[in-house]
Amino acid sequence: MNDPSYRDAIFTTPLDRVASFSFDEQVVACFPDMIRRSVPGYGQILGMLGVLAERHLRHGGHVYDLGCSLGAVGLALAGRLPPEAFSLTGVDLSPAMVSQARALLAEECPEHRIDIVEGDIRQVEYRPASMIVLNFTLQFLSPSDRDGVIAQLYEALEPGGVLVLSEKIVAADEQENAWLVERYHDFKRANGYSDLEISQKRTALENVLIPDTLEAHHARLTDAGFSRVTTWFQYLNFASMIAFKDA
Ligand SMILES: C[S@@+](CC[C@H](N)C(=O)[O-])C[C@H]1O[C@@H](n2cnc3c(N)ncnc32)[C@H](O)[C@@H]1O
Ligand SMILES: O=C(O)C(=O)C[C@]1(C(=O)O)C=C[C@@H](O)C=C1
Repeated sequence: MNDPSYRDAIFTTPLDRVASFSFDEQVVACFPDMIRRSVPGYGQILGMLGVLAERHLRHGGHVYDLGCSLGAVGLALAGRLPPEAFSLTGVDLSPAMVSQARALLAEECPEHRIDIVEGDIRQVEYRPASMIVLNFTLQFLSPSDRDGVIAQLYEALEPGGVLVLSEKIVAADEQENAWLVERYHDFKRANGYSDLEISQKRTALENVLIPDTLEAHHARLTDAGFSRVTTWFQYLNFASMIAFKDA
């Protein structure tokens, strides 16, 4: 079983060559600690996803959690809503994530109807859904695939459905962006990461995590057909948006 107290020490020692970041066994083993110390507002976003589901999810509706990692979104929803309120499919490409997520969810919320599927979110045949969550996943897709995925998700959503999209973002203004990135590195330092860890992780994420601007996200969602898009959360260079499909 994955031990949530396992500390992320992946980039603590100097590496001759920093390999590209991937969601392998090593990352899975320390993922809860890594994401909590690396994503400003991660816990608050998860907490609010339950509240958003209470408000916007049709009773008994289906939810997709795309790029579900260890199933944190499903766990957050199960913490607020009873089993009859929703069913959920989590999808993730990483076999190591999928097997840990299944074990964790079976232990934590066996009554809830949550399935974890190993697969690529670009290739899923989506069934109608009332709520779709992309919590820090779109950023890992090649930029040329992003419009297509969002268009697919718009089609899958029932009228009145919502898409929640959380992402690391980049600011179009160079000075603003530099300030946000510097303060983000301060945030990581305050959470116990060393300069070496911060710089090696940055190298590992190059060309793997490619952030868009908030404006690009809004434009993509609007172009796909969403009638309204609201940025409901931002903490430094991390943000979460909710997009509404007309009823
Ligand atoms: C930062 S993690 C997501 C965190 C998670 N949503 C949470 O809230 O804890 C990104 C996840 O997306 C998955 N992923 C990346 N590309 C994917 C794809 N094309 N299809 C499915 N999953 C993908 C990775 O394996 C990884 O587990
Ligand atoms: O550590 C960073 O620099 C990040 O961008 C954080 C981030 C993310 O945003 O997804 C990157 C990889 C890990 O999945 C956890 C968090």
